[in-house]
Amino acid sequence: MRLYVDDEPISLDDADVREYARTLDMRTGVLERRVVWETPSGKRVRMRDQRLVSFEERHLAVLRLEVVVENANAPVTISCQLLNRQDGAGVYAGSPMTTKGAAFDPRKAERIADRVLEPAEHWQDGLRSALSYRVAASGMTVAVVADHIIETENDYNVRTLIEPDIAKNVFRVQAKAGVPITITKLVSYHSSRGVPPRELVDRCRRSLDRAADEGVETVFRRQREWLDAFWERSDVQIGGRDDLQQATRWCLFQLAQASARADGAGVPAKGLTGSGYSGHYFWDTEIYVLPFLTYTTPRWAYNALRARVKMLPAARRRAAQLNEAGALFPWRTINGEEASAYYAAGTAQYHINADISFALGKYVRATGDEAFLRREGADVAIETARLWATLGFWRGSRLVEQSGAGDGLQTFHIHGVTGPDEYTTVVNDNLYTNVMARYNLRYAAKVVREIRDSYPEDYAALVERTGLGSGEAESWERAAEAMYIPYSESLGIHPQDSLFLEREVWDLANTPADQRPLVLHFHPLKADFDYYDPLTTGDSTLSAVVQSILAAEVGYQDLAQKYFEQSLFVDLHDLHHNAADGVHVASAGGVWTALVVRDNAYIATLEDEVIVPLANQGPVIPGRPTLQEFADARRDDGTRLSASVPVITSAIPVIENLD
Ligand SMILES: OC[C@H]1O[C@H](O[C@H]2O[C@H](CO)[C@@H](O)[C@H](O)[C@H]2O)[C@H](O)[C@@H](O)[C@@H]1O
Repeated sequence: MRLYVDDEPISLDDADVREYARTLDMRTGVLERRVVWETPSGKRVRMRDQRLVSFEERHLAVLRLEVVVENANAPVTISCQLLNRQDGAGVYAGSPMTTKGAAFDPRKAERIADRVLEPAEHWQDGLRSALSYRVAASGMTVAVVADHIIETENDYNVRTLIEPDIAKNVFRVQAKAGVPITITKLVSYHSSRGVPPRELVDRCRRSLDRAADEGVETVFRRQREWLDAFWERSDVQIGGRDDLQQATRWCLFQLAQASARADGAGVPAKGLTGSGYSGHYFWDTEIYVLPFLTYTTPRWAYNALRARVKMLPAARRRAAQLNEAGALFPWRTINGEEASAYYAAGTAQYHINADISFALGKYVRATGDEAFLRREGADVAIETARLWATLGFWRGSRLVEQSGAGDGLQTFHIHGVTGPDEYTTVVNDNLYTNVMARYNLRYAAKVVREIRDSYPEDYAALVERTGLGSGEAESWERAAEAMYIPYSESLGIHPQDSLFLEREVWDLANTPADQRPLVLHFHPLKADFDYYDPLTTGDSTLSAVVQSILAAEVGYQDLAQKYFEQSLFVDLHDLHHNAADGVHVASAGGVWTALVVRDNAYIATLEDEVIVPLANQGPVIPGRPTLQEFADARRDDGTRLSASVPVITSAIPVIENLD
């Protein structure tokens, strides 16, 4: 919605702005801007615009602009537009192509030179405009329809324009001093993998008709009610530090925006806030976001997991392409097909399989939704376990003979993978991958056994769907028990992979005695933390939250605070200088995890108290364990749980095999 007074546009870059405030109200779900602008001829224009993207009506957005020229009569024009910025020409086009020679940044969405959206139906009917398209490459379809409502006692007329890439509803108002003008624009979007554009236009019309019947105020009221309920079950209250409190709520709000209406799709790394990573989903969803969803709104976690279930056919094809059994989920994707351009920092991150099974296990454990597991979740656990069984291999090992692990003769290894450290690609026996694969194998075996023993009909259906063979589950358990977990006796740490310590020599001679990693006086992970923390670049915003949790766990409160605040403010303070590409959703999820992790000693040092409703209000779902009760529970794969929430590290006792 563009505003002109005396045919001059308001351009905030050089306008004489006397008052300005932009507010995101996280209780009402409305973004509001208030501006007082003085035109070169001295006319004082007060404007307030509001934007709401409905949580409840997935296809609806409302924009409202109120304008009043306070001290004079003036011609005021408000031009409401729908623009195809991707393909539209001239002044309406989107941002220019990246300048030649600029370094390629895989986090930014690339701009496509050819036409992307082929126009389909477009029309104007009174103050209602419609544009629709078919995506040239994929055949997907999209439609947008907008309604416009004007309220004013001033005289006005309306001009409209409709073309394939633009629709305009232009309100020309003879504004009298002090007489307000309010324009409300209701917009509906629908998209599909292939439904004809005309059908989508009809869906948009229905969404708008319903909003018109109920009234715009109802849309605003419902948004508020929806958020009241969200905060009731999700808020974390921090006493004594308003800055931390506000930023925490901002993170939780981002998580809601990214996940609440993802419905059958995944949760993109940037949510819906920017074009960074082209809308792709990664392990961010399962490891960083699902803990929050599982414990606050299990339905959203379920939806995200179902999105993975729907990707199983593509994941099976991908595994077959790579000559492996089972399924391999894509490292980055939208529709289930692998979208990584670079194998080493993409597909080679096989750990995505285990990340998904891990999140599935946590979800079922916390919610008790075992019916989902039997209906379709088990297929994910089974197919991912199968991949590890063929990707990995058995090898003789003296170490294991001594420790008595496995069958006493051999260890199970996984070679040629990339772990979460994407700077050290395609390695052998990556610690994170092996630990997570071990979980995946055990969990799949446990699920199969439980269904086999207690639900014979479901078991028969599962065998039918997956071709599960007798003895398969037992073979996974054997591989899990013999999983090779890299460990350096001399340093007392877990090397990141089998050759990691050969990359750099530890300068023991110049390391003060109390800082030697061998000194394992405190926490079993302290030596690991001491070793890895200085080596961690923190280039990824996924790092700081994990470092914060671990620092607190091993006793470094200052570091815990530093890393926590880095995560909390990564976007609000634009600490990575790329907030314009979109919000770091995984970091926002990690902030919640850091706050609720049991006995987070740093959090405990905050002035007053941290209140996590879930922890204090009793079971999320009657009969299921609370966050606190998870503390001394046993893990899904039968071993002991060391922390209350499913964070990457503390929930997995990585040294378990060496005890
Ligand atoms: O920055 C370039 C790299 O971006 C991806 O990795 C990082 O972002 C992902 C999405 O948030 C996250 O899942 C991953 O852990 C981060 O390291 C991508 O996977 C890389 O291929 C790419 O080089």
